[in-house]
Amino acid sequence: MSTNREPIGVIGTGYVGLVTAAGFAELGNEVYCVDIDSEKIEGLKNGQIPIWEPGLEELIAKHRDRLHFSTNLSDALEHARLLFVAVGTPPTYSGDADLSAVNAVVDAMPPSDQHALVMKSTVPVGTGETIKRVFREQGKAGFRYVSCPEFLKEGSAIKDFLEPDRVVVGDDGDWAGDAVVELYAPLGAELVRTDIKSAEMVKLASNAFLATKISFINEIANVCEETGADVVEVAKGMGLDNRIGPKFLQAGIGFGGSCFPKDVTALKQLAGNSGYHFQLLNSVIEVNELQKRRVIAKLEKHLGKLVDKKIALLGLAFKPNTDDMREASSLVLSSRLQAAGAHVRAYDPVAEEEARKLIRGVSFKSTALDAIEGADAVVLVTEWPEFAELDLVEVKNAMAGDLLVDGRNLFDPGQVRDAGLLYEGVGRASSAAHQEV
Ligand SMILES: NC(=O)c1ccc[n+]([C@@H]2O[C@H](COP(=O)([O-])OP(=O)(O)OC[C@H]3O[C@@H](n4cnc5c(N)ncnc54)[C@H](O)[C@@H]3O)[C@@H](O)[C@H]2O)c1
Ligand SMILES: O=c1ccn([C@@H]2O[C@H](COP(=O)(O)OP(=O)(O)O[C@H]3O[C@H](CO)[C@@H](O)[C@H](O)[C@H]3O)[C@@H](O)[C@H]2O)c(=O)[nH]1
Repeated sequence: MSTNREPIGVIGTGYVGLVTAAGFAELGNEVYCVDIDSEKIEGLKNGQIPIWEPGLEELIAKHRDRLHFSTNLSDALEHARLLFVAVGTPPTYSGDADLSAVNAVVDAMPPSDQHALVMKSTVPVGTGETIKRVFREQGKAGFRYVSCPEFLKEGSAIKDFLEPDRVVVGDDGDWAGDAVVELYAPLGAELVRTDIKSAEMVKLASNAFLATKISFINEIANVCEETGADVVEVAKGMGLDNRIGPKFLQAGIGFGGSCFPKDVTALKQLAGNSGYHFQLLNSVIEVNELQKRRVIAKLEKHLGKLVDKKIALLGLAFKPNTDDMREASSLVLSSRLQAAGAHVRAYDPVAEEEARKLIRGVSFKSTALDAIEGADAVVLVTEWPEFAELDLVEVKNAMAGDLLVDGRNLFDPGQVRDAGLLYEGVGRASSAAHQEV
């Protein structure tokens, strides 16, 4: 890669910060990473990666010489003119984005006409304008500002960084925007260079649209259950239309993660605060909440009251290939099951440590079969590839009961039934009442 690449700063070493840092190091940049979490920074200096993301540890190790970690902002300011901001923007109680970490970064900047903040964090439309005003009020009018939203997905974050569908740069047409465009140029991605507000909206609208697609297919799945159609077939038939596309049409037990739930709510709030009632997003959120709870009804349909029933959860993370438990469907499910009197045991290949921080009263097991042993029902929550490899006859023999609720439509219903199990998917022909008639 180019040896003539400028050093950059990255503020915040969570998912986005570390992937951005490792990604730019791969492109040849020196990267100065800053975080207020001194424990995290100490760990990173010793090669300890605080998140589980395929390929990240290796990439950071590969570029150890180019990656610098510090709790001191001045280290980044001294070496880099572009400071990528990747701090958290979690939801507040009202659902608005909490911008306190972003504001702390803005306040910590010194007056300068040689630096720019490059916003990777997902922020409400208008945040860039506000920050520029604050800079002016604080006597830092020379500080430049660029919006450069991040679209990576957890589990495939490195690939998403290095092979993005597009790079969006929202700026005022100054040196900072040019420098960001140049930084991303080697990736050869489609570039959308626009104004700051539009760039901010691209991010929120993209997440809201994808979440809408998921809630839509989940509602189609629910109607499939009533009518005897199979949502997997329906999604295939729909997805082959180029205008629709096959992605994000997997019906399941709802979307989770650190982004969709919070960003959909944040866009709804943003619209409301601006005087527009975003009706569609209310439904997207409500459908998602109800979708997680439909598992309980499916269990009750076969088991009756769940008091003292042993339920095994396979997978806890909000999706495979991550240990992220933020807004995972397993959180709602495990608490609803326990409220109904069930005994819950669970297994996840990597998320147990994170799950233990958030889930109480669940018995964590070290293999899928340990969790399944003696269970009245098994619920597939997260479609980790290893679950697709399970020997279904072995599963049946290990269970006390015979019900498999496939929350992600991972299994072939015919194979499950051939193993002597009862199958309940999401919107699958075999789970419809009609099948039994
Ligand atoms: N996680 C994703 O997949 C993803 C993808 C795209 C966009 N985003 C957005 O990117 C942002 C970051 O998300 P994340 O998941 O990486 O967050 P995270 O919570 O994993 O990490 C945030 C980091 O910022 C640090 N931090 C907080 N305040 C700071 C300060 N003042 N100075 C320096 N460091 C500070 C925290 O200690 C933490 O390490 C959010 O706005 C999120 O919506 C996330
Ligand atoms: O067809 C689908 C696709 C996804 N999901 C669920 O949707 C959630 C989110 O999945 P995914 O989008 O793959 O993961 P994230 O890492 O949360 O990535 C989303 O959120 C990021 C943060 O903003 C964005 O950068 C990404 O572009 C956007 O895909 C998960 O619970 C999935 O199980 C479904 O139920 N059905």
